[in-house]
Amino acid sequence: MEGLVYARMTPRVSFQAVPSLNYRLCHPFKRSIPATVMVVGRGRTLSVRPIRAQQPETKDGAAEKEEAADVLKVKEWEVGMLQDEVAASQGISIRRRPQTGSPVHYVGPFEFRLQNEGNTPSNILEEIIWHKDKEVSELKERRPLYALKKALDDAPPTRDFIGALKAAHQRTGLPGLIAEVKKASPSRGILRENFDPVEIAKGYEKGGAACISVLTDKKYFQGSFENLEAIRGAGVKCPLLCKEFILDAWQIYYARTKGADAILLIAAVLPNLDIRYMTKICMMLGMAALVEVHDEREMDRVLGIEGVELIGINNRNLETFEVDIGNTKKLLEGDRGQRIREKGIIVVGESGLFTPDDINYVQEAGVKAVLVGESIVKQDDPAKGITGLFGRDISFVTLT
Ligand SMILES: O=C(O)c1ccccc1NCC(=O)[C@H](O)[C@H](O)COP(=O)(O)O
Repeated sequence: MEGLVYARMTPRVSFQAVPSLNYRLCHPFKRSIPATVMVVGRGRTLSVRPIRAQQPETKDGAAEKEEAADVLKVKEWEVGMLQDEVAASQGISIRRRPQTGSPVHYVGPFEFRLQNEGNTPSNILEEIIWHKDKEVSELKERRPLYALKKALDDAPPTRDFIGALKAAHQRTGLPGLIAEVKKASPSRGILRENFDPVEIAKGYEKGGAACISVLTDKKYFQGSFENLEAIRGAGVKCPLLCKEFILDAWQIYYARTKGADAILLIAAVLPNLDIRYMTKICMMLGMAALVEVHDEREMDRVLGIEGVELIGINNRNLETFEVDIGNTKKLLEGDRGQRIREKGIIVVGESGLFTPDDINYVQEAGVKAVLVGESIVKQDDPAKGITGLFGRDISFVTLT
């Protein structure tokens, strides 16, 4: 049902909210507006309670600071809206951050809690992105890009991620394996209780993995950059993919300082220009970019972006968690497959691969590499897990 709420706004109100199509606040950022706040929309809850005393009218240092913070918020909001508009024009439905700010708003002595479409994520991927956006802003404040760039000099040298996949494929005649170090996931919960990332990575290397993917997100995957650093520091030679939700170039530099050789770029989240720009940064840093797609539209977008050398087809829909390995085949059929071959792009089949038949199926569809987590990380002996996945020991296989 449509809700219509009018509330009197007292002078010198600092507003955190932003307007959206569904939720309109008159002049949300202007302070000292003797205005009426109007909230219009569907299915939202509103609670009001007094929380603080009225602020004085005089413009002291604190008030000025607050005003400056408001101006910054307006700018951030404008940039965010512009990003979302560009993204939407490319069919990206994942919004970068809540359009109406946090559900909590302060109006004079009152706190409002407004739950609406603008501040409630529509699926798990959007929830992850909103969380990540905040996390990255805070990290950037603590360690700005110039400081990070200095730290690059101390980073371990990069290793050739794509080269390792190609070499493994040539050596075995099978898809090169990117084996994933993954403790938990939103769709599967905890995958492995006794989780020692270094031991698992060493097991993968012993079992014949070409590259290793390390989940670094803490909140949703129980991963960390410490894991990435520890694996690199332990002498594992396989090139490392930093499996993160990258939204900002800052994260690429950060991943490099922690020893990453490749990063993931998700087309469901990043507009074309971001992918292009971030791919260039990777090239500059000697890293690879695995650009992940899930449907035809994303594949077509990514095929139009210059500089993309590695495309991952995720068989998991990150919004619904549905897994279908037929997705890899579907996206490689016809003209698309042809264009990919002409461009010399390496395709990685990702998610939901458990058996030699699955590997065979995606290989026949045209992939030269696979990214596998659950089916091997769950095995007591990850090296044996790889043997089970391929139906033979790939650590020694060499084509004659
Ligand atoms: O796995 C999830 O639940 C998930 C949820 C939201 C975003 C990403 C998610 N997973 C990332 C992946 O796609 C997988 O970690 C990777 O492809 C390996 O998949 P699997 O072999 O099925 O573990």
